[in-house]
Amino acid sequence: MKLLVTGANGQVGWELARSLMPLGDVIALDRSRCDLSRPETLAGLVAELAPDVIVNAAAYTAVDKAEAEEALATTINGTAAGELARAAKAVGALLIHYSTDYVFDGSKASPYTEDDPVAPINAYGRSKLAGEMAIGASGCDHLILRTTWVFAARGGNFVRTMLRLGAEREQLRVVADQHGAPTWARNIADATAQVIACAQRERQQGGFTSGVFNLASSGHTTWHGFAEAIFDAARARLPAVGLKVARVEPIPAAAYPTPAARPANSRLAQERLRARFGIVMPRWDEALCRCLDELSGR
Ligand SMILES: NC(=O)C1=CN([C@@H]2O[C@H](COP(=O)(O)OP(=O)(O)OC[C@H]3O[C@@H](n4cnc5c(N)ncnc54)[C@H](OP(=O)(O)O)[C@@H]3O)[C@@H](O)[C@H]2O)C=CC1
Ligand SMILES: Cc1cn([C@H]2C[C@H](O)[C@@H](COP(=O)(O)OP(=O)(O)O[C@H]3O[C@@H](C)C(=O)[C@@H](O)[C@H]3O)O2)c(=O)[nH]c1=O
Repeated sequence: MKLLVTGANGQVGWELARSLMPLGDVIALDRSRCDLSRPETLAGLVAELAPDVIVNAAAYTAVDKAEAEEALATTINGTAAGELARAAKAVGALLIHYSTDYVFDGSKASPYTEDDPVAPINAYGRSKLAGEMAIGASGCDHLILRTTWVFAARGGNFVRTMLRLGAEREQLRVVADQHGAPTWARNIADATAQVIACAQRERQQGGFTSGVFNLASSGHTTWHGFAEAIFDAARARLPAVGLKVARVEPIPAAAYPTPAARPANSRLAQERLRARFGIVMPRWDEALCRCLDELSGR
């Protein structure tokens, strides 16, 4: 099986290169070799490589910056995703694409299912929804995996931001009224490999259907709970970070103004993923400890 991965230097893309290896030949392309801001180049690239599976891990993910760059975010997350989907259809490839909890407005009191109405409240969320819709309209075989609050030992993410700030300051203020499931990029990549193996079997046997699936850690917390867990785990595992932080003050989102609004509820129900692919994701706090172990070189 030939697998094409975009966004090879991202949190998820980086992990995919390893997780997908047992499935076949992985061609992992970074932005310099596959640029989603130039959607018109994608059909030719895909035709030339003729992959069996395309995993699109490239995205514009700068949530606040997207408010001022919505056109660029929409080109990368919307138009280019649609072009990849049309290219996948042309070569008969399966497209795996990642989306986000930020397609929802966060007003629901319980976890979101895949069929709940979407209503993004920021530019990034709108751009990701545009991608979902373009893929759906393409008619290619596809699976859209909606994930949440991604972290990893490398790249830009909340864990690395907290470790940096926690080494600089004695007190931090962190939002305590936004709820979600921090999800380790490695767990996403491993689950993606399972999903692809199962989907390719289904395609060969004629039982495949395209669709949207939630894919996030088990359990949930708030950004404040996540920050406290990061510091607790880091004190035991990463003494070299030299944490100064003594108090993490829980604050409402209204007390932490940002250019982009974030949903209050980012929780995603996992039943559909379990029913179709038999996947139960690890708990977020266990995944955090494993990720920090990796950072510490354990
Ligand atoms: N991060 C998160 O918290 C969440 C992410 N997601 C989704 O999961 C997927 C993977 O995200 P994640 O790995 O966390 O994101 P990252 O921001 O870690 O990685 C995104 C990658 O996309 C690349 N990229 C950006 N612009 C372009 C472009 N024009 N052409 C090609 N590549 C580009 C970046 O390249 P470079 O390294 O050169 O900057 C980067 O390597 C995305 O679809 C994202 O929307 C969903 C929910 C949460
Ligand atoms: C740095 C910091 C952030 N915060 C808050 C702001 C915000 O509400 C929350 C998280 O902020 P971040 O900017 O790190 O996270 P953000 O970029 O919003 O993360 C999102 O990224 C995109 C790509 C997704 O798809 C989402 O699932 C989600 O992971 O933490 C504090 O309260 N205190 C702080 O010191």
